[in-house]
Amino acid sequence: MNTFKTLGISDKIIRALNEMGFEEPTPIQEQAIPVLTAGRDLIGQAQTGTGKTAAFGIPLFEKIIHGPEAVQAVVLTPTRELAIQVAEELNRIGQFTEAHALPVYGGQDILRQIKSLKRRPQIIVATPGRLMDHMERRTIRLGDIRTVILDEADEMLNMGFIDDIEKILGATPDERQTILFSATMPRPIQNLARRFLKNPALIQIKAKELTVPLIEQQYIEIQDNQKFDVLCRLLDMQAPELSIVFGRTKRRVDELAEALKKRGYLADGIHGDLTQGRREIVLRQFRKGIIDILVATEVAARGLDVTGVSHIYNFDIPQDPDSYVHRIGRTGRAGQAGLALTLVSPRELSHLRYIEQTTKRKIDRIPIPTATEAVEGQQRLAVEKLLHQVQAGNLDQYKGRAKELLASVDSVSLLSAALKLMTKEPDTTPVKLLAATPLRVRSSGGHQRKQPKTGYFTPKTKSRNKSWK
Ligand SMILES: Nc1ncnc2c1ncn2[C@@H]1O[C@H](COP(=O)(O)OP(=O)(O)OP(=O)(O)O)[C@@H](O)[C@H]1O
Ligand SMILES: [Mg+2]
Repeated sequence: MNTFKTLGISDKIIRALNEMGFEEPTPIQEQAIPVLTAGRDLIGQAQTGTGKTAAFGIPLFEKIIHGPEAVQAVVLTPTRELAIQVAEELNRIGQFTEAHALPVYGGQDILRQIKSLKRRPQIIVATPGRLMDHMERRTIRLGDIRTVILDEADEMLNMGFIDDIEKILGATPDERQTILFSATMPRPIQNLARRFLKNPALIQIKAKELTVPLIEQQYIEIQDNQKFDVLCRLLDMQAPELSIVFGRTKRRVDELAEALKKRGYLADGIHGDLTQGRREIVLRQFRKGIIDILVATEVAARGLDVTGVSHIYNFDIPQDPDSYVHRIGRTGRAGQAGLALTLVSPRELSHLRYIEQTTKRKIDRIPIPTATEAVEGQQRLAVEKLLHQVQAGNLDQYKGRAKELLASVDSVSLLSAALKLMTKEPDTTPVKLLAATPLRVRSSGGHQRKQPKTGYFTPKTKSRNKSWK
């Protein structure tokens, strides 16, 4: 088994990786790093949350020359939040080197970006549209680019960025190294690769399933108008550390976030119609746990890495299997466990089956939780908290008062009252959600086909490193 050292990583970077808590390379890192340091083009596919960012990020810093202070590498990402996150991860990896990465994305003051560009970042992490703006203004020149990385390339194609990507690649030198990374590899990516990559290595760390085994997957069959009450029950019973609730449309996300807030949950919504400032505030609050439920459209499905996300709720079933894989991949990251639960209306059941077939993983049906079960779940949590506190001790300050109380009230009533106070009783504040817009399957999705053609590469390379989950 390789270590970062045997992969030839320099000490400055190993020191940073140690600080980040990376002890050994993940399988995709182990296989991609040697190929990338050798300068080859690469198509890399590995399950969600398995460290693809560092797989391209580590070799990037190894290759940066500190001579001409020009932009030497560009990473393209489909969303602004991902640009920010990837730049942060790169800057952690490169913290002891001379090089740094700058995120450049739409919705942020362009003059401020131009000012940051004066600090001469060697790596730019950008959304395609904003990078094009800078190219037109000549505030970013791509003439010295040696490496281009397309993270989540298929999503950039879905979003209609193909022309921008072509122009960006066209503005970079032909000798550049081009790298493509995603958890899923639908067919249009193969076409893109054929056109822009030179004799690429294909590395796929693919287990039998597209999704990470550590993510438990369940669904509940339910009518649309019952979904919200059931979501609240699930949240009460399961008490996720952090959770993401995915809705189909922006309007749906707004309504859901409002409805959850009305019932006393610490929730907020994120989608593409909010101002960039607002999007960043919401995400920051979620990362800090100031809110613990993030209600989101597809904008949060790709690449987002937030520690502590224990539950994913698909309030609406995703459009296609890829979207499902990426959405639920926001949990179960870096070896952590997670639960993904999808609410499915009877009409959408065939679509769920199609997702199962494509991801090669059964999604378990669970019954609709009853209101009584929700209350029981809550009580169980209160008891757990109480017992935990008993174990933790440090109760001397309270014992005198407890004895006084026990002299006048019987112990069962007393404890019941304490539990009642600690239990979040179901909140039935009436809320109104408009009916869901019906599921529209992309024409290329093909879920009507009997034998779905998935368009995925067949796996050639199996994970060699079983110790990294
Ligand atoms: N070698 C490692 N050891 C421990 N943790 C790691 C290692 N490499 C990456 N991580 C951590 O694992 C998490 C997931 O990594 P990353 O975001 O790169 O996943 P990904 O494969 O790009 O997932 P996605 O397909 O969802 O974009 C991050 O928090 C990252 O810091
Ligand atoms: Mg990623």
